[in-house]
Amino acid sequence: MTPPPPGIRLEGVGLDFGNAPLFRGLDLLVAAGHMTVLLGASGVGKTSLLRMIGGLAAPDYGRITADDDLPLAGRVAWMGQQDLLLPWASVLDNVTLGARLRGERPDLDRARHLLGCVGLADQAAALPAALSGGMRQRAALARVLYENRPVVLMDEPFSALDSITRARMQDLAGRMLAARTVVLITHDPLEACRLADAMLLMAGNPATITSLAVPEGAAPRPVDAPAVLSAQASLLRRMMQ
Ligand SMILES: Nc1ncnc2c1ncn2[C@@H]1O[C@H](COP(=O)(O)OP(=O)(O)OP(=O)(O)O)[C@@H](O)[C@H]1O
Repeated sequence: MTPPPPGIRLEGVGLDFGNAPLFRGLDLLVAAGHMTVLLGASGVGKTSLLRMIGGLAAPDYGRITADDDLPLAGRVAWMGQQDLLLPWASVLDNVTLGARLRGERPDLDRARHLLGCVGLADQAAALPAALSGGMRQRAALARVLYENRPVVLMDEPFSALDSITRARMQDLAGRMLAARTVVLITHDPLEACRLADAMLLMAGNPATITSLAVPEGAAPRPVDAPAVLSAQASLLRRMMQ
């Protein structure tokens, strides 16, 4: 039986760049099996925090641990702002890259199925250079879904997509990542209101984190649900303050 995904504890987490603290003393529990959406102005420190949760950088202060007290390493899938597709490998080989690096036999049927889900069924043999920015981002999404990890960290995963494709990919990610521990950074209030089980706003210098109310209903919420639209408006107003 697959163990449940862990929550993630941040205790007294701080990071400095040069002499200036980016944030200090952050305490937070990222809920297990939920989609936590992290919002905040550009440069406030969202990516830096996500990198530390993913083990890509170490905090200067405090600690980040899984709430089941097992190591987080090996349980995290990462989708950064850059798609990090290998330029010399086909889209299909990029999706199965993790498996091949681990010396596993890639599950090509599953990879092709995921490429179909992100609308890239016909691009499996293409090289990344032949794809548009949005198609590359969808290939990166297929790769992160292929990894099938209990913890998924995504930094503006849909930023390059047109609004229709973005809504479709939000639905896909909301469905396929349900019951995993996900932290997703976005600048898009509608995306936050559609996908969040928990919503966090990072603001200030040094930055602090405030928990915001999420709209009623299970995610992914419909784009036109009245609760989503009114929460989106309030959130935008709040972010503009
Ligand atoms: N390696 C680094 N060395 C020095 N400063 C850095 C480094 N990485 C990030 N910073 C600075 O830390 C601050 C926060 O950067 P970060 O990328 O975490 O912000 P962000 O909230 O994710 O921004 P955005 O929404 O634009 O992606 C910025 O002022 C950035 O210049």
